[in-house]
Amino acid sequence: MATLGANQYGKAESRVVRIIRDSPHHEIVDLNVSSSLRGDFAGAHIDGDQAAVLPTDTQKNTAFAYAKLHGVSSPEDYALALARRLLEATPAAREAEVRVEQYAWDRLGSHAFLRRGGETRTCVVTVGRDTASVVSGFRDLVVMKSTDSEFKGFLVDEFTTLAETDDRILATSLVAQWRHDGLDELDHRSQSDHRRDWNSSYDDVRDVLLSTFATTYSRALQETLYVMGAAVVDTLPGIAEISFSAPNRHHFLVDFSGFEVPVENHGEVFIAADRPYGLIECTVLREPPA
Ligand SMILES: O=c1[nH]c(=O)c2[nH]c(=O)[nH]c2[nH]1
Repeated sequence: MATLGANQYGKAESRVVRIIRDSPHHEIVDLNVSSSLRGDFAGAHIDGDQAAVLPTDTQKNTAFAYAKLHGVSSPEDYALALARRLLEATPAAREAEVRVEQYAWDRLGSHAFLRRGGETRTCVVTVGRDTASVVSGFRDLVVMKSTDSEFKGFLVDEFTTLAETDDRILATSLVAQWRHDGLDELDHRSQSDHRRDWNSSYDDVRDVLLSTFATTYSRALQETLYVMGAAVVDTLPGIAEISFSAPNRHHFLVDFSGFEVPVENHGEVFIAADRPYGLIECTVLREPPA
């Protein structure tokens, strides 16, 4: 006869983003939270009886609510508070386990951040008998603005449900590739290009992109990419064009309105969705194409 062995259940990988915005100098906490309850849940497995089961949906809601109600001074402190709450709310549970992964962000400005870990630098060079082309770039440069981003005035049809917003999180994992010009024949023939410091050039492009992202109000990711690209081709003479591929990493304000206890959410707790995502791509050129 079949017997139920070890079992547990919970909600895995709630992407909890907490913005502390008491001053213009925002702080962000970015977590991946998983909870599991272990105890006497045989009824759910064997009899289809859910009476002892605190839904995983409730566990997820609690993870988001506690980011506001308890706060996240550290992942450990937050996880302890959440685990205690889940245990208290579920009499059949013997123990609650909460796992937290925290993503670190470095500050770019008062409300702009760069995910720590760093991008991957890339290049593609093509050398012909008389020509050489160099395309430099990176992928996975993850940036976020916690305010100074809106999206409104868009085309609406009978399937549109998106609400206009004056204040949202803007985040992307940027892929950029830029083409160098002025690689003249002399450089090509001499087999080396002593006048170019490719490492400084890379740092210059990266610095211009990040500072422009941090300081420019965004009316759409499309506009932000264009302004970032324009800053590169307008200020760095060796760069003829730059192309971007930017997934819009959507952050949705968590709706706490259905709770029995009132919990306010003034742009403080977001769910970071991984898919689907908007994908915004564009090229910015110094000169109009010939
Ligand atoms: O910056 C944005 N551009 C869009 O085209 C778009 N579409 C959407 O749903 N959200 C956004 N955000």
